[in-house]
Amino acid sequence: MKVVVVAGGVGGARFLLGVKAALGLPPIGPAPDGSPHEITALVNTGDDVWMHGLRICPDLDTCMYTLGGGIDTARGWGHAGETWTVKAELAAYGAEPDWFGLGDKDIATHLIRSRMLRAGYPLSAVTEALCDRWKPGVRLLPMTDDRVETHVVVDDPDEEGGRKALHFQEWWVRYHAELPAHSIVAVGAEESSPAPGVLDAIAETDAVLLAPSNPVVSVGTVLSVPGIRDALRKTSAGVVGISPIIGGKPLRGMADACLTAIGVETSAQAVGRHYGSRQTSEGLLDGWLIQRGETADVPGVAVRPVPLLMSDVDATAKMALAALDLSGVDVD
Ligand SMILES: O=c1nc2n(C[C@H](O)[C@H](O)[C@H](O)CO)c3cc(O)ccc3cc-2c(=O)[nH]1
Repeated sequence: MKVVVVAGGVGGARFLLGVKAALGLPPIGPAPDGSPHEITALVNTGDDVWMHGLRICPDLDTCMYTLGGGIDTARGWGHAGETWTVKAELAAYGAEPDWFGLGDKDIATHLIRSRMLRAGYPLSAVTEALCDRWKPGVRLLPMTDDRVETHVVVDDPDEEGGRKALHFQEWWVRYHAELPAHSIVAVGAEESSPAPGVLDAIAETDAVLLAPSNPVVSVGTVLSVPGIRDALRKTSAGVVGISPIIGGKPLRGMADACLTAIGVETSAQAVGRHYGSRQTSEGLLDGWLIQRGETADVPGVAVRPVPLLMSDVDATAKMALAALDLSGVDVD
């Protein structure tokens, strides 16, 4: 069976562990040879950033480390057993930014990636090369090989017009998304195109799952790449989303701050309506999983309440199975 998962970072990576388990694959590490299943993750790259001369791809790395067994599970990002010597040395030089956690082991990933990008390899080829080591057991595709970076417009009294745009990482990491966001812009998205393999994966898949990632800066950014939304609307596969909002708030991260920025209420119903029904002119969804015990009226979309806490891989696998079932595939 072929499954495409639209994913961001931490939530997306955790969900992918469950999708692998749901298909009988080991959650961590490569799929067994000859496995009949193929999972392709379309990963957000809007969080990507150049820092200290290194290209950092948080969501791709979080998926790669999580599925390859290298993630620090407490943080949800970066390496397990990380040290911060280089970060301290950079700070000793007063090198900005000093608010971003660059771990020593993680820097090796960024050095390889930056060297390959500078040698002219596209991000998709770089990701494939890095995955040769980590063997995540799914195909990790960047949404695009082009440069797309999410920026957040916030108040700044010192600026003319009283506002300025911050790179998403600064807003997220330095300011903990506490600065009210007037707008969130995926800079470069309009000029970008889907990375090689993205549109084919969507056309050939048996099911599409929108991971419980941030609907604005993760799933939303993937959908902002021209061609991806249309491909999802056209595919013969069922498209099912998993609500990242439970009990009116996000499980982790600051999806509420992002949803507020785009004028969407922080609720499973509002996010489902934001993605929209595939029966409308713009919408994507055939199905929408919400937390057991909740209700959501999303016209034109089959809503199914199931336990949505990704408390462990088994719980997440059950969510993935429910999503696959709702998409219309029968998982043997
Ligand atoms: O909250 C933080 N998140 C950090 N993240 C996570 C990242 O900012 C977010 O997880 C994603 O961008 C949001 O999905 C990192 C991710 C990387 O791949 C590499 C380094 C970092 C560093 C931090 C950090 O210092 N603080």
